[in-house]
Amino acid sequence: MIRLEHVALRVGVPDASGRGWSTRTLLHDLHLELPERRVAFVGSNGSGKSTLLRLLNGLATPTEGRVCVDGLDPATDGPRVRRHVGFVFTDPASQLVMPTPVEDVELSLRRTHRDRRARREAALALLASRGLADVAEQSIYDLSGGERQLVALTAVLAVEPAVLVLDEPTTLLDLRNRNLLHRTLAELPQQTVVATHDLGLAGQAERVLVMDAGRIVADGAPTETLAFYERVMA
Ligand SMILES: Nc1ncnc2c1ncn2[C@@H]1O[C@H](COP(=O)(O)OP(=O)(O)OP(=O)(O)O)[C@@H](O)[C@H]1O
Repeated sequence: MIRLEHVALRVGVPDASGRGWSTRTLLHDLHLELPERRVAFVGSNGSGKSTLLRLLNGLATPTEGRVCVDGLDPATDGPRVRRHVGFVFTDPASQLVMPTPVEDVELSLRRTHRDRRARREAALALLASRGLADVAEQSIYDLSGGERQLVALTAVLAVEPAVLVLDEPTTLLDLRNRNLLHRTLAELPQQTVVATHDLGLAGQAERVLVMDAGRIVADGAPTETLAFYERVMA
């Protein structure tokens, strides 16, 4: 289970004069337990969704309070947390490091598949299972944004993380690939936590939390929270 215990996150920002610094609070005293398998965060631009997600695998550290993911503290258990929590970024280019999709997925499989040939076969099979067989050996730079996003997801899932965190995963996807991603996420066995402006994706969650200015302003079943979001925040 994911738990945030009175978590606050403050950063130093240049003040209006440009000569000094002031403190800005990005997250305010968040106290949450997230046992649900499908959790979604929605909220306006800059409301703090990505910042909150980044706490879950140690990419950001709270200035107050504590985060706990299945008993691990991302602030102190860095490497274990990063194996436990897979993170899919909005921009797949920031996480695809190898020249081709198959090599990127192979990189994820290096711990579980020592034999090179078996590793390549497994990587190709995983890509094929996501409809990416035809682009498996193509240059990463020649893929469309949507294809890159699906490759990034495949590479993260290849590590078999217990928790999958996705930051706006459908931004680059066309309708077909968006629907494919919705179906893919719905079928995953692991806990998924997503931040999204795609209300169709949020609607698939068991629990939706609405963020505003670093606070949770609504929390519950998707029908009520998304109705609140569209009524009050749009
Ligand atoms: N390291 C930082 N220093 C200063 N401000 C930051 C830092 N990181 C994030 N912010 C600010 O915190 C706010 C929340 O950012 P965040 O990326 O979490 O929002 P978001 O809800 O994910 O927005 P979007 O929907 O646009 O992706 C933004 O105003 C951003 O500029």
